[in-house]
Amino acid sequence: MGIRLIVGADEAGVDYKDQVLADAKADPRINEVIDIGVNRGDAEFTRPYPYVGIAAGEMIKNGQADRAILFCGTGLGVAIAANKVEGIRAATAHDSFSVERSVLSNNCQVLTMGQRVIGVELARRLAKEWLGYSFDAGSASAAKVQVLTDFEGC
Ligand SMILES: O=C[C@H](O)[C@H](O)COP(=O)(O)O
Repeated sequence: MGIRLIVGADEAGVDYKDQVLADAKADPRINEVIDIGVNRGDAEFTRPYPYVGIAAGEMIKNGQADRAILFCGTGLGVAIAANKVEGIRAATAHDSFSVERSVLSNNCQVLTMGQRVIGVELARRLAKEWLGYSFDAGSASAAKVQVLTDFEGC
């Protein structure tokens, strides 16, 4: 089964979100793309980043999606917000190695990036790379991730 992917952003990340949305729609690895906004022209275009990160995290927690790629100015705010949701592991990553390790070491369901930090072509490439990684539950990293799960009790 393909990935059910959320894309989201605040107004500071909306251009990159829309580009990754277009890329995801053309990506055969993606089964469903869910755009949680913001979108230009929406009444809620200026919705603060915490709402975006929390909404994405809750949708993953509730089983409505598998993974999310989120943008804000830095990527930091949407990551902090998503990480407030129990069971969610969100990471801000702007380089290829961190993108890889966010999945293979940390089993992150959420990648965040900053539109004010990196160029759009790098963001697109990193999104594409990130979607290609899957966590290995039999790896040595699994016990470390389990510590987080145990702490949260979920
Ligand atoms: O982490 C926060 C984001 O970068 C956001 O897009 C901008 O937030 P600010 O307007 O508070 O700097």
